[in-house]
Amino acid sequence: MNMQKKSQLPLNDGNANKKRKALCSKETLVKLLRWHFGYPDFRGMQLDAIQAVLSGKDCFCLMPTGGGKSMCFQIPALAKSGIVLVVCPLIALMENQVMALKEKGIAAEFLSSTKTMDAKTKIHEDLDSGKPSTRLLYVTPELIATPGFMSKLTKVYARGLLNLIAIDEAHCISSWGHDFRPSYRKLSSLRSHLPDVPILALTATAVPKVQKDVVESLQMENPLILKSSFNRPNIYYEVRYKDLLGDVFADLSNTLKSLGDVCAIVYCLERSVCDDLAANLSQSGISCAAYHAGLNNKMRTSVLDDWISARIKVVVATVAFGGGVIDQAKMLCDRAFLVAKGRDSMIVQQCTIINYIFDPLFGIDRKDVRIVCHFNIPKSMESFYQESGRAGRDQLPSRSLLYYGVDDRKRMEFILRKSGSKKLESSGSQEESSKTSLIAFNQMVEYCEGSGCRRKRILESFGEQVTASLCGKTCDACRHPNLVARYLEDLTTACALRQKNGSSRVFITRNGRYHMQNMVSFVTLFNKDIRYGYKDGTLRHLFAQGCAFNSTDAIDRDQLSEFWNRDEVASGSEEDISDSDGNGNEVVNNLTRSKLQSRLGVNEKLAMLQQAEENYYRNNNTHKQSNKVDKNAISDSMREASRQRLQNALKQVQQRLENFKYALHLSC
Ligand SMILES: Nc1ncnc2c1ncn2[C@@H]1O[C@H](COP(=O)(O)OP(=O)(O)OP(=O)(O)O)[C@@H](O)[C@H]1O
Repeated sequence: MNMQKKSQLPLNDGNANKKRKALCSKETLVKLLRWHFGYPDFRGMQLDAIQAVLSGKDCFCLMPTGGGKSMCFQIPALAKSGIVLVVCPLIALMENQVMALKEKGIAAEFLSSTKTMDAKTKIHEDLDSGKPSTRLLYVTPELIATPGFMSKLTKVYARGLLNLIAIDEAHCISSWGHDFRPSYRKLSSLRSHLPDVPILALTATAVPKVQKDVVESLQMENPLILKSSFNRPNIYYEVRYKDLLGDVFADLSNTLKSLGDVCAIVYCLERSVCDDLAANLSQSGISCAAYHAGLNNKMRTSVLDDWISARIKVVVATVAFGGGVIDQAKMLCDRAFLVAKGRDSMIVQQCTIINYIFDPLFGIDRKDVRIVCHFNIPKSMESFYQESGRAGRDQLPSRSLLYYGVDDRKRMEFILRKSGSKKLESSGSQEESSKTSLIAFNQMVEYCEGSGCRRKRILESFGEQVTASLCGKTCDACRHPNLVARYLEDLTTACALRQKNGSSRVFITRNGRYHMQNMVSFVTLFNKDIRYGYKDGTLRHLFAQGCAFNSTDAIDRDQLSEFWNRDEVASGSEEDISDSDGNGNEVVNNLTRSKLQSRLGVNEKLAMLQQAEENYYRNNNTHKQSNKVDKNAISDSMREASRQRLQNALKQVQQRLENFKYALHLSC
């Protein structure tokens, strides 16, 4: 490891009481900051937190993502001889931080099961010595709960060598925190065993209940409460409405392209969408890869590695919602692998296990992410804030773009209700848990469906009072209020129409194609299905998902029927290509058969598509001659779009095959 040896600043000699005042002076602390970290000055409330704990006070410190929380305990560790104990939720994170500190010549260690017996013995010997060289000792809450380690700490404390206990990601203590971790609760014993040691609780979770819970659980005494604003002035917030966009994928792709060669993250809810998006973006010429727990270890590590080192620009990640233990373990392997490879400078020093569940990219310190896109609505404002907060950690102008769809909203509500009912089995508090999640989610829906300032909504959800001028037109609602108001009106109309027309999706473009008098306009949507848009704003599906394109998945009729609007079929709408003369169904049947029996080439599938289309027009032609030119135009664009779609799908399959070969090769 590249250990950069740096001498200590001669600031202390162990007589802390005498020198306390001097140690707490801004001048001294800034000197330490510059000497060890090379930063010119403290950020936000760092100095207040550092001075509080150095003067023996408890402190609760709320700072946004990337705010520089670690510095609040790292500087105190350098200001005084003795030990600062850091409680950290994740071994990989501890490794990360310790490695970064060691590279700066700072004596930091961590204790975990991953250490060899020899290494552990050395650390314990150092702790037992009257003058330990270790300045920062990172441990997990589980270790603190063991009687053996607590008795060791008590001895260090008795010798007056324990200066501070820092609880990183302190919201894990609270069941109101989005990533509650039961073992954190046991930290309540710290105060009774080590009564005079100041406690510093650090978190980026701003829910007031969490703060109260943390302060009470840790038995903090009259703590200094420091709350930084959660405002991220360098991020421009925007929402786009899937139900009003003709082709969400094209919109995303064009947006990314328009930004040029910049680093980006796209979050989505499901692995399959993640894979599809990544494949399609790649085909559109965007340097991009998928990242989720469904990939094997080496693939994921290699994707992360490529992204961190800027070999790929865009990473499409799942928010791994509901990811199981195995998923988390896989993610942790990646992190350990990267840490082992010594990519420390590129990896952030902090992360929580639960954030792997919600945000697999949490802890990856790419400061220059210029845009974070949410392809699906996140489950809460907190998640959204964390994820969108990956943008612009270098403080330069960046963007958060959320694609909101009514279907997505319904799906998320369903998931949250489901996860509530799962918790019932274990905790008996289904209703409570489900309600809390749904309330939290509702804030997110309001963020999307509300017309007011987005920034204000984010900050108010964290309990911040916000002036009207704060945003300064750095969100779409403030910059283009009329446009956003019109979208929201359109969305309401679209929803009403959908309700009226059963399950049909409504297609309304921003340029008003919804009002076109053409009977049929063709649209392709990203999600592997082809749909016809109608003058009444409804869409009918011609092909079921995967039926025409995916040559590997088995498909059955039930799966197909999910993508047809049965009500419309029953009503026998004369405009329904799927129903009017059976051609639509016939095509589907043919394609399904062809899928099961033999794999047709693109040209044959296109021929079928065209045949169905021509039959449709022939049968409905008599009274619509006047529209012929329009229809021909539509027909051409339809053919072209279908051709494109099929070719893309084939490429996608090829890419998957390549991926599979690569995975096979690696596992061999
Ligand atoms: N005073 C400072 N001046 C400049 N950079 C700083 C300062 N303090 C911390 N930083 C840098 O800011 C980055 C974020 O710091 P840190 O990882 O401690 O943030 P955090 O609040 O823990 O964020 P997260 O919750 O996302 O992990 C780090 O690269 C750190 O070195």
